[in-house]
Amino acid sequence: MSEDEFRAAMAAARQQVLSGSSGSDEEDGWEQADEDDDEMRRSGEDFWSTEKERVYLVGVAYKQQYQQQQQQQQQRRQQQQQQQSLFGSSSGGLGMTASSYSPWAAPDAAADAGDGSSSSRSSKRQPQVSYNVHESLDELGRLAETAGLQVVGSNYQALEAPNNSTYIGSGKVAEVARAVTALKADTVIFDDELSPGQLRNLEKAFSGGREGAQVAVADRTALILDIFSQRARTREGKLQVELAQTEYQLPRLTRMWSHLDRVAGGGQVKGTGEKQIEIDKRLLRDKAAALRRELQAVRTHRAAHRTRRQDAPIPVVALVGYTNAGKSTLLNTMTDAGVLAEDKLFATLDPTTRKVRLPGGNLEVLFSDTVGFIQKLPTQLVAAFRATLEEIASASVVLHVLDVSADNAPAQCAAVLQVLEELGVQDLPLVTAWNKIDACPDPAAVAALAASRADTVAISGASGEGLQQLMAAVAGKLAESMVEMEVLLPYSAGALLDELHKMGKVSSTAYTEQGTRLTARVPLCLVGKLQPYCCTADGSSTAGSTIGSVTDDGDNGQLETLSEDEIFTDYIVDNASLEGVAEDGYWDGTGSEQQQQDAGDRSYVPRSAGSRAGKRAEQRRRQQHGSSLAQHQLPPDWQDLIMSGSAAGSGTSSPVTSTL
Ligand SMILES: Nc1nc2c(ncn2[C@@H]2O[C@H](COP(=O)(O)OP(=O)(O)OP(=O)(O)O)[C@@H](O)[C@H]2O)c(=O)[nH]1
Ligand SMILES: [Mg+2]
Repeated sequence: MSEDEFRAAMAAARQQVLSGSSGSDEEDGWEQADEDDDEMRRSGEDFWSTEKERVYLVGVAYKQQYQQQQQQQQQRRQQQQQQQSLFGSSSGGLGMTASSYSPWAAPDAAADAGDGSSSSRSSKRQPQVSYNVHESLDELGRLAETAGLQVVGSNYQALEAPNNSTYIGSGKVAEVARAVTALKADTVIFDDELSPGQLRNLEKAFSGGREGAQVAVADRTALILDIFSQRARTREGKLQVELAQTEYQLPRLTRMWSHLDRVAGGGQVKGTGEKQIEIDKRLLRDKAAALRRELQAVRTHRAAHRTRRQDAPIPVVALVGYTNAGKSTLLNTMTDAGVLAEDKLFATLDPTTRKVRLPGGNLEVLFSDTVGFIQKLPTQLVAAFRATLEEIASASVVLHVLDVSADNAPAQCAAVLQVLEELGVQDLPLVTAWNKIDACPDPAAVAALAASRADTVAISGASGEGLQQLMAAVAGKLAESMVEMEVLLPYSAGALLDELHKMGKVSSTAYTEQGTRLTARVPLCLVGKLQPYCCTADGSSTAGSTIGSVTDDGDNGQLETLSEDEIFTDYIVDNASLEGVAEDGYWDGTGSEQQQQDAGDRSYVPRSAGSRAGKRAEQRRRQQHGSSLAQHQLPPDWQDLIMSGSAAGSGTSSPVTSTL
């Protein structure tokens, strides 16, 4: 048997385990070891010639009752966590903390245990679209491969609730232990976060109850943290991931040290001496504090080297989406950005920004590629996402790239929309790009369905198909979010006048003694710059005071007065000393490829992004423009729709929207 044949046999065996298990809802049925499967596993024993660490995956499909309890606990936990900040003052930025995104941390409730659902981001406003246990395990396998591990098998159990001491039931533990021995697995990875006690008990069980476990046990969180630590490129990114890992390790120290007694005098003189675990916890806490300090220093240093890009504020379009949806490929096709795009989860970690000229005008925008989202994203990683989160919150338009060729596209879509909601950016103007239509069975049907939905464009980021329509949709959204201003520009401000013509839509121009008086709709990023030249109805300047003539057209023509602090103004760019970087912070065509990459990698941060008042005002203002997230949701029966081709004839009253 060749290695390929063996892999195929293993895949078949795995499939058999999964499909065989899914046929029954009876607890006893799940507890039974499947002799045939063990036989299949043993058949490949001659082929252990790889150096990669061998991992075995275990998932759980929760049943109804547990889901409801989880939801209640989740709500309670969220309320508690809103009052605490895991990362203390280092969170800064938008005032968002890890705990603000706590829903990412816990195993999500499943919609329907009957279909083996393992998780979902359930919300009253959203359909119950979830990852089932098979999809979740497949994804865990892809994560393992991304981390450089070799998946040798998987298994799952349907449970009402996880077992407190071993997560899965004792019968299933024994079954997994047999498979682990047969497959010579080094590590067992669970698809949810395990408690320290569960980790310890499972390691013992899989290593024949011996201390000093030879079979390691890990969970999804540890795996994702490991991938991030392998892939983080910038100093800030590395520090953030290290901090997240430290926070993850802290409560799990008991696992490593429970067998040790007191050190130095411990145990002999009662009440004196410090338990080893206490020492280690203190060391880890000190390490976390040092990491926070270092992070702060890196950020302060970076801030000190920034130059405000006063001369060319540019609207930002934030590319968001599930990991592997094709965000980087799309950016590369649009801009020759040269961003790493590969068929791996979390290929991109550090934000990359590139300039794009939209069609039908001179408007230039910055497209910002970001780290992908994933279901059950660990809380600890929110810190690592911070730079990206800031990019999204300060964007003029959010562009959601969705892989519609994926079997679980509805679940991916739901996961991303849920994260956007958790980030509080649901009111930003949103355009959805249904990507990879070339890989769909019936691309024409998918394109027709996209055309019937608001703010949705079907594209292939790889081939470039649909990109013109996508750019037009983005330009349309930007135009919708513009605000109307009346300004009196002195003749000396010719450059600003040019910019206004370039980026805004001028509706009236009059030449006066003091300068050019214009009424125009301008993008948000230009508002702050024009603010000193705002004029009131009688023509007097409002410079230095509130912005009396910024009209929020989202309020149906009502005049909204915003303080200077409440307005998102210009963008700031790191002024790293790079060869080949022009004055305005862009690559000027010289320098190495890496320098070109670095020039584009520097992040743009809205000056008043930290202002809560500014954020509130921004949300108020954008509320009218923003798309309802529910409109962008895919229905659970998406695959049937596109496979049957019925989508093409669905017209404006598509079956998709009617199911929402
Ligand atoms: N068939 C097809 N494949 C695509 C398309 N766009 C991207 N891909 C493939 O999808 C995989 C992931 O693409 P990326 O651009 O790296 O995805 P990403 O969203 O940036 O992923 P992360 O950085 O991991 O979050 C790659 O193998 C791409 O070649 C498309 O339009 N059609
Ligand atoms: Mg990417």
